[in-house]
Amino acid sequence: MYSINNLNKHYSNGEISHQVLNDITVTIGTGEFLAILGPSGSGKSTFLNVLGGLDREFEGNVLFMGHDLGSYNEKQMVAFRRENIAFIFQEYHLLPTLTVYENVKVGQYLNKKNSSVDEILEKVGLKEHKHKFPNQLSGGQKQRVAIARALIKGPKVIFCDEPTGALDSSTAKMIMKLLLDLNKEHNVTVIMVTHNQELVKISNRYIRMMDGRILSTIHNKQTSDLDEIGW
Ligand SMILES: Nc1ncnc2c1ncn2[C@@H]1O[C@H](COP(=O)(O)OP(=O)(O)OP(=O)(O)O)[C@@H](O)[C@H]1O
Repeated sequence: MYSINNLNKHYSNGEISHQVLNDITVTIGTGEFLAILGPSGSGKSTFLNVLGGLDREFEGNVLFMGHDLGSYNEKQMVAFRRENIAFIFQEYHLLPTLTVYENVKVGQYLNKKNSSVDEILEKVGLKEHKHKFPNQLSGGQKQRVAIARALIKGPKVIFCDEPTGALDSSTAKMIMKLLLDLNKEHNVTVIMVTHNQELVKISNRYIRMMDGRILSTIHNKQTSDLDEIGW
């Protein structure tokens, strides 16, 4: 799905240049569940933003299904994101004045796919909450709305940046189960930044980053069940 070669990125502040991504070369397969770990400031979010087309300022090659993201202009990048990508963040980024149903419907407008909002809400277990507003929901319910809004686009890749960081352990497990099911049942590629070491056990592969570099890439020959991991 992704072929990344010699990806570099730096920020300049006057005379000082700060290398944030440092010669990253890696491939990511279709249908992978990939975890990315590393200390704060190691470049995880920046890496996600480049792959997801939110950040166009980089050097090197980032190929998505053979297409060079570096060659896209802003308009092509918007189309790329709409057709292929969904993001889920620790903060849910829901629109406060819209109901659950309407928040998910917004995702549908962004892409012309004809999925049913009700079906997606049923899938994430929110059907009976569809007329509520975000401030009437728990954190886990809000994250499920965010996932439903992502799903309705029918993305090929879901990027998750600490998707369960703000949730208690049992709610977090429910959210992870939803992401794992999507990955298995619909072959959606999931690329997830996390600080939770336990989550590497359920991932096909995990990457450790440090100072903008990939320190190690480990394949999980036998992934664990969600029920088997601690939190
Ligand atoms: N807009 C910016 N301008 C300058 N430096 C930036 C900018 N955005 C990020 N950085 C720097 O890039 C580095 C990598 O940041 P990034 O957010 O990718 O790290 P991270 O590994 O995701 O961290 P965390 O786990 O804390 O979210 C950090 O040193 C950060 O200060």
